Amino acid sequence: MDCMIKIYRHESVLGFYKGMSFPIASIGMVNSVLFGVYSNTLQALTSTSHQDRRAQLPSYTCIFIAGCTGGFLQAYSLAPFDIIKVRLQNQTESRVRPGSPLPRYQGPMHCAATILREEGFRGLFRGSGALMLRDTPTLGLYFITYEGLCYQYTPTGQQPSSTTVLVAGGFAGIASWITATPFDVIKARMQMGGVKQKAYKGMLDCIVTSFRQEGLGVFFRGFTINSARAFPVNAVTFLSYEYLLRMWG
Ligand SMILES: C[N+](C)(C)CCCC[C@H](N)C(=O)O
Repeated sequence: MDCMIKIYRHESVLGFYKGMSFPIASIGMVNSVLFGVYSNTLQALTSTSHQDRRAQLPSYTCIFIAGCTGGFLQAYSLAPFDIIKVRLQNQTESRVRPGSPLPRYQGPMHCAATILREEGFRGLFRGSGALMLRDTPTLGLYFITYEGLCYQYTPTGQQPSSTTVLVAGGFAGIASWITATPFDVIKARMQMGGVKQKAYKGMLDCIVTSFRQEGLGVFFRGFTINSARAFPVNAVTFLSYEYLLRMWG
């Protein structure tokens, strides 16, 4: 609440939408990598189509491997867009008034160009190791939760109802965000390395420094807001996925 009030006072309602244009433009592509790789890997592992898998749930190991593969590849397609979002969101100066100095990054394209100029191409992938660790196992868990709940609450052989898909998708989102939060904190700190504070020597240095300075609680920053956001976002994501597969599958 304190964070919300301060953002509103300092940056007005626009502060809540900071850094959103790139994520909105890229989310379709990033999700199609995740869901496309997941579905195709599962198909390759089990030789069954999406429809067949409704009658007989593949093993949780296969679902986990397919989810992790999707998560791994998603992390690398997300990395350059995500670092721009994080850099812009961390730029907390009030909106520019005449005479005040320009912010370091003046928008997403300017931010991308500045990172490329100052930190090189690899700069766009700063923190991508932590992003990969955040997304690989937790997206395995994401699909296990989703498929498991759908299977549990759907009569054999039938398609899950929209309500089942919404609830299973929502819980899948919560399960994966709860487990992803510690690495989400590290990822964001690595991505900000060199901008506001000294750059970390590596992921381990970031984990140890953060723990020493702020204690164990640091790894759960943003936990409540991440989980609250996860339910509606992932309920709608899975409903769209199921509908699109039924229409075109
Ligand atoms: C793995 N981790 C929990 C980090 C992300 C899960 C991605 C699901 C969805 N795009 C979302 O933004 O909630």
